[in-house]
Amino acid sequence: MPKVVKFGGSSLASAAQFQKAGEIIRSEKSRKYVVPSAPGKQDSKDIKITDMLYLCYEKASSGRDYSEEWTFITSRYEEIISGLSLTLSLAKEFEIIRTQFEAKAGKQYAASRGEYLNGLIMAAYLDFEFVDAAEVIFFDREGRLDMEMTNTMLYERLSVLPHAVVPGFYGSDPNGRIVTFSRGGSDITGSLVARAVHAELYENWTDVSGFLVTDPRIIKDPAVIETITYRELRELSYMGATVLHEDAIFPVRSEGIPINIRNTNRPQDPGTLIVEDTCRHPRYTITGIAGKKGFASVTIDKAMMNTEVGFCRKVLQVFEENNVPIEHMPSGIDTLTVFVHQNEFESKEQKILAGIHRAVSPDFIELESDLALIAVVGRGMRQTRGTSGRIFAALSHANVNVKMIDQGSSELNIIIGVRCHDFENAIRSIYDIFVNTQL
Ligand SMILES: Nc1ncnc2c1ncn2[C@@H]1O[C@H](COP(=O)(O)OP(=O)(O)O)[C@@H](O)[C@H]1O
Ligand SMILES: N[C@@H](CC(=O)OP(=O)(O)O)C(=O)O
Repeated sequence: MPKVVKFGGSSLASAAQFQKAGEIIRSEKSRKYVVPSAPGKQDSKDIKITDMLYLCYEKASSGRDYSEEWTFITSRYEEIISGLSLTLSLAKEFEIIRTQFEAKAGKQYAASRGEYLNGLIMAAYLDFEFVDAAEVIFFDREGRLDMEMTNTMLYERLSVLPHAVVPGFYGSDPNGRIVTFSRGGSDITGSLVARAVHAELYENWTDVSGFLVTDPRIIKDPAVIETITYRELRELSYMGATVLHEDAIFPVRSEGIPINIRNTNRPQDPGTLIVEDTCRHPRYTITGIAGKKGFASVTIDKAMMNTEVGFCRKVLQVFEENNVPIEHMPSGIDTLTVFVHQNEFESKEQKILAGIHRAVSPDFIELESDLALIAVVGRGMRQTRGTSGRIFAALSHANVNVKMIDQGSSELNIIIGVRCHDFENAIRSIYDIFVNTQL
């Protein structure tokens, strides 16, 4: 059975990175289907080609001078081509793209060209067939992925090819217009390809040696998670662990295909295996910690609210009518708190407050902003008593004021609300108690 290998932007940012990817692909015959991203950052000060394409398109489509951005983009591809000593010329493609930019072909078309061009280079470098994602990945008129049509077309095209490169991140709609996934979406393409070809494994090659217990930008060299379940990963991805796009899990999950996160710069490392379920005990009580900033809370206080039938529904209806999604909703006897994304709530807050007053006549409502949510996730928590107690102890020791704690009914995760300015400190203290001291 074949393997599908997706290489992230950091793995394909230069000719040297392409060479590492090439060696990895050639070292195993089963690595038959390759999904490349657009060139990413070569160092922390660099700019991703995708970001530059958005910028370039904005200028080109509004009639401004875009030569600086254009040169940045084209010279990056030319450097890669000459660094790999390929005879390939992208001159024709560049000309088409330039014309399309000026003809206002759309932001999504613009962004997709990063993967398209990198795919052409990868196919030439490996001598694999190039399959344009616009011909095999389909979206409906509303921009939603058409999973069945995509699966059928991918299977039809790929099953007859010994090797192929399918660029990540985009597809097309019924009018033939290019549609992209949300940022980081090449991971989804990889997952769709893996599902369609019945891959034995979906390898996702990046710049870290697997899924780490927490964000390496907060903790230096965090421990690597050896094995994680799809459910645990989903919780962590949703809460901001960006290594894999949250929607990349569904296609492979439905086929029971494991995902292996690997490091292009350290191919000798085994990385993280993401599986349906496992008997293996996790190394620590918790599997991972992730979090996001930018939340606001609405606390509704009313004596005896718990006896009022329909109270929660009426409150939730106000948010629904204002089209504001709800993130969490912990409740007490006389209080109910609703967590929302601050940017989705701010412009509608007064309307929502008035709506809640009308709907449930609360004693008072309190708003708080600049909050962060942290998810502590782990299948091992179910068997271990006192996990929340340890989290509380760690946070109080670190002087972090806990605004909310909510244990999911699956006992797979505990969500903690803190102030934004306590976010990093809170993550460090939880990591410390479970991983460093292993109390
Ligand atoms: N829990 C985590 N484990 C690993 N990496 C994480 C985690 N949380 C955040 N990251 C960040 O995700 C990055 C990898 O994702 P991404 O930048 O999308 O890679 P790629 O360009 O290969 O697709 C890492 O470099 C790291 O900074
Ligand atoms: N290039 C796109 C899609 C993608 O998945 O990229 P990466 O694999 O580098 O996260 C982006 O930057 O969003």
